[in-house]
Amino acid sequence: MSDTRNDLESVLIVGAGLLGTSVGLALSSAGVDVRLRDSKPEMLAEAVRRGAGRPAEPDDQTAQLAVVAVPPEAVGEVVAGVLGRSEAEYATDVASVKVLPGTQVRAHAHDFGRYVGSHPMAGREISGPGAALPDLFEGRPWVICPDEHTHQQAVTRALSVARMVGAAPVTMTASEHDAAVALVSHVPHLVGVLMAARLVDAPSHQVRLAGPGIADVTRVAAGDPGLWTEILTANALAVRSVLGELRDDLDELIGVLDTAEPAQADLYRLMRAGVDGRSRLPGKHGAAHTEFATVAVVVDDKPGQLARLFADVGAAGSNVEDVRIDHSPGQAVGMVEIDVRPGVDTELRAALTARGWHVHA
Ligand SMILES: NC(=O)C1=CN([C@@H]2O[C@H](COP(=O)(O)OP(=O)(O)OC[C@H]3O[C@@H](n4cnc5c(N)ncnc54)[C@H](O)[C@@H]3O)[C@@H](O)[C@H]2O)C=CC1
Ligand SMILES: O=C(O)C(=O)Cc1ccc(O)cc1
Repeated sequence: MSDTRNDLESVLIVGAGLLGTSVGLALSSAGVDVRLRDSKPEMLAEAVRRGAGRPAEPDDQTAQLAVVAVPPEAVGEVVAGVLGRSEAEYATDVASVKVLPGTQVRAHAHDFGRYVGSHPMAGREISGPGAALPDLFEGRPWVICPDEHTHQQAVTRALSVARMVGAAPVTMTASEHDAAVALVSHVPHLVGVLMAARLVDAPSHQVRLAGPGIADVTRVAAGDPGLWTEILTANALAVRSVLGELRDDLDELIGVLDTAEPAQADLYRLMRAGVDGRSRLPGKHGAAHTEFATVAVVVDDKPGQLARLFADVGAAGSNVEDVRIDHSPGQAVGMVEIDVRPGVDTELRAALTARGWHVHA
């Protein structure tokens, strides 16, 4: 057994959906013996077909760690079962809330010190093994929440999984975690949902005008409503607290707009707070947020165009920091926005124009 090393040799993953299969793909490619289990045979079969591991067998030796990737309310029972049957020496879970699973594990498992809660801050709006990505966790924070009962070895093994899938481990208490994700994940999800729900009954001549702005703001609203109902129920208090502050902001904004002549200084202050708040978001690989310069290129909607564009960007010696593609409704062209370091954009614009691209000024 490799207790003195960081790397794991055997992992049992329970719940072969988006998260479980993504962990399985990353660990399998690192040479770990990954055993998979799911209550739905078709999910298990798809995860195995994608190369995330092999089906767990009753006569498997005890795994070094179980990674439980089932919906939050199911975590306690599953962890207790896995530890109780000695299917794994230690267990962690990946649920989006941490107080609830910890409470449930303590209620169900007599040796709950072998469990440590964790949460990779990476996901997608689509579920299931088909949506899994081996690099989903690359550069993302992976929160680990030990308490006074947690065995050090449980923490060490959870840290190993996080590192082996390319994530950056962060340690905090379960309550600190739940308060943090209320602000950076759960309320943003609700804001996206509420905004998207405004579209349900909107007349189509309005919806037809929608562009990347509303698409960005509502992206997360496509997430699994059942999973999010569980997440929000489990984190109701912390979410309620952020929502109360947001309601105060909305009331203030409405108050400003309600006046016969809205005070521009008040509106400016609110907009400015948005710019300041956004600049606090971590940038690429968790580094400080950087303002990039954007080069917008019109691209014909036909095969090979993007490959040619990126080859030309590379030939111009520019490193692409980020990229967005926007398709114009009803037109056979798209707009590719390429983010580069400030200062590089002028040269890149000139180089692409010289190679025949239609570049926005
Ligand atoms: N979707 C996301 O973006 C993120 C989700 N998470 C957390 O990861 C966990 C899994 O979420 P997803 O992978 O998105 O869901 P998913 O729906 O893609 O996968 C969950 C899988 O668990 C299986 N399952 C459910 N109960 C089970 C049980 N008792 N025993 C065995 N298998 C069972 C389901 O059949 C399904 O295949 C959740 O706790 C969620 O909060 C964490 C980070 C991001
Ligand atoms: O897409 C995003 O920005 C997310 O925030 C995805 C996400 C969803 C749920 C989680 O528990 C963690 C991450």
